[in-house]
Amino acid sequence: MRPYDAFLLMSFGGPEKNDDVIPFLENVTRGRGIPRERLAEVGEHYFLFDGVSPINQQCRDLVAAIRADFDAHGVDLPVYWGNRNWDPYLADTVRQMVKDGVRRVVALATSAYSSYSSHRQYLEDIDRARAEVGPDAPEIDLIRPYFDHPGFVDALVDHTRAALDRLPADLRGEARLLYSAHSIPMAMARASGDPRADHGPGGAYAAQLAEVARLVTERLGGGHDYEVVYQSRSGPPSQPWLEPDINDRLEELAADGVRAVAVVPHGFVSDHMEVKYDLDVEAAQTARKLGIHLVRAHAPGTHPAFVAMVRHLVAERAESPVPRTGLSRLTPAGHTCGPDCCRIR
Ligand SMILES: CC1=C(CCC(=O)O)c2cc3nc(cc4[nH]c(cc5[nH]c(cc1n2)c(C)c5CCC(=O)O)c(CCC(=O)O)c4C)C(CCC(=O)O)=C3C
Ligand SMILES: [Fe+2]
Repeated sequence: MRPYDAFLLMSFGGPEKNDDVIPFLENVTRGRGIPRERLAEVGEHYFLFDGVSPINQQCRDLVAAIRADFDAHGVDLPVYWGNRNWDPYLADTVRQMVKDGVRRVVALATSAYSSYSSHRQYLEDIDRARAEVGPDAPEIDLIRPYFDHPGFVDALVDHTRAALDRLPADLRGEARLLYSAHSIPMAMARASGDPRADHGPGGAYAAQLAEVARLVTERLGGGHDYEVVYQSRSGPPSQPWLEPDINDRLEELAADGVRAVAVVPHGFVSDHMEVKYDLDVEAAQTARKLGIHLVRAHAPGTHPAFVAMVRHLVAERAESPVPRTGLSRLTPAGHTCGPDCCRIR
């Protein structure tokens, strides 16, 4: 796939044993002003699972699936993997690429939306890793936010249908769809995407999340009521973040007589810790207390449509800075960001 000679999967990283939990959290939150209590609390989420975040194994599975898909379609690119916050660190992967003679890399982040946390920070970490490795480091082109790609949307549609099938038959038709994404500070949300576009108070991030919720719900048929909710808020209470929180919303929905909910983690790419704890433990407990039947759809993970999307986006990125395959009504996110895109001012 010219002009590239390697593919890179770039992810968040996570600990895989108890002793790694605190050093991992220190890496994630360095210089970010997260209260100590929040860190201790999040540490407990990981300890509940013996310090093992599912995200690294999910990346290994995705790497294997991408390799198999590339092989099956004659895409002759080696597949590398590097993380922002834990081993294998991106800089180590870039060092390995230098040893292997790699010159030009096309990269996909395990994050589908525009915002500082979900896009700009990946670009910054690429720059940092390349600077650390030095002048021999390959060029690395990051693929655009791909929220509106049919491969991402179709994977969510399939997984949501499977989740609805797990509800009691008599409640399925009336189930409310709650599309859940990571909350971010309002200032970060407002600054997400291209600063010249007006995406409303939640910026491109919230607009893209709303668009994917609409696209998935439409494709399901069935006329389900749906809305976007947020999870995993951190930071001081004085700072505004995107709302409503999923647990608060469940309380209100129960009061309104809603009896069944399907949660779709459309803000995420795999069922990592933010999904396993904040949804499967915390939101599930809230729903149980309220007498709501809650099922949770899987994130895209290694769904074949999502894996094939990676190959299509590699080709798209190789050919042009302009994305061509997108379902949304929004201005598509370009492959190359302006200097102010997703930058908090
Ligand atoms: C938008 C977004 C995504 C989705 C896009 C993407 O996937 O990239 C995401 C993913 C993830 N977030 C993760 C973990 C954490 N995020 C934290 C903190 C924060 N996340 C933020 C945003 C996001 N986060 C923000 C604005 C903060 C506040 C601090 C800051 O401004 O940076 C903290 C610190 C403790 C806390 O504050 O909760 C942890 C431990 C893991 C790994 C899970 C695992 O181990 O399986 C994953 C995939
Ligand atoms: Fe996060």
